[in-house]
Amino acid sequence: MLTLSAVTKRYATGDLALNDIHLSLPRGQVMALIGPSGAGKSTLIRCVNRLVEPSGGSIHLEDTELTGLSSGRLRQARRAMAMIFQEYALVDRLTVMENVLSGRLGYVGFWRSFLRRYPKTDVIEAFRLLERVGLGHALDKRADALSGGQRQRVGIARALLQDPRLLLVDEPTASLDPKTSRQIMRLIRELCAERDLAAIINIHDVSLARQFADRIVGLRGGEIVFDGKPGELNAEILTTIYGEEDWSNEEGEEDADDAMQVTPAPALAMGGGR
Ligand SMILES: Nc1ncnc2c1ncn2[C@@H]1O[C@H](COP(=O)(O)OP(=O)(O)OP(=O)(O)O)[C@@H](O)[C@H]1O
Repeated sequence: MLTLSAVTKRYATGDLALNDIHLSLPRGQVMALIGPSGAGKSTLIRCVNRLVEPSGGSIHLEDTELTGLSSGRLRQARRAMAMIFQEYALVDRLTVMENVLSGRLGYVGFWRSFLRRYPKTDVIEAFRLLERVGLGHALDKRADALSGGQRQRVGIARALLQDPRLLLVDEPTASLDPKTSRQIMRLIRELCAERDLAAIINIHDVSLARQFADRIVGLRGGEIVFDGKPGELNAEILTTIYGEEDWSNEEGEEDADDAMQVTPAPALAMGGGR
């Protein structure tokens, strides 16, 4: 559903952040993007939604070639690609519900969202999603009254309200404790399975990547140096990606049960799924 062909990015500073990236992501696949600082992970996911303009190559989302789109058509294409951020990117003074509804901005237009006049169907779906991510009790709380894990759940619900086909996830657990990090990764994983969503997750934590992704891509110096299954990651490959280190704590079997467990969405009285 997503195909990158010969994508390069050279910043104005001269840094070659991506060099000849070829990558194809099928529907429903959860891909973790790992690699050392400066490898190009953030640049890659931002090239997909063109928050960063690629310098060369092409990117297709299903039948749409993204790199050549005008700003109007790009806005439309971006509806299909939702982003989840490390620092959540919530509006602190707004409620949980209002933050989630802002996920419909690309559909309802600026004035309607500014006046908070969202269609009833959007509000009902926002309720359903907040229930699903475990925040049904916190709709009216201000975003700045939430814990980090709760804030990320709001970010996830907002992304899903956009009704995307692809999730672009930038270090979703970087500010979270180990237990909350696992809960958030598990939630993203479950939601992708429930909705047949593809995801690219930029993540530093190799064991989380190993545990919750279907596929791992390792970047180094702007190039793909590994593309395979989590179980294939061994000390030699980790050395290729990150350089020499004692990798004995990072090796071992992934916890397949944990990674694959999918909880069905709670049935809600308010209506059918999307
Ligand atoms: N806005 C920018 N202007 C110039 N160079 C940039 C810019 N953003 C990133 N770079 C450079 O591009 C390269 C890749 O950076 P990028 O942030 O994509 O890496 P990363 O793998 O996401 O790193 P990290 O894990 O630290 O976030 C680095 O050399 C970085 O210095």
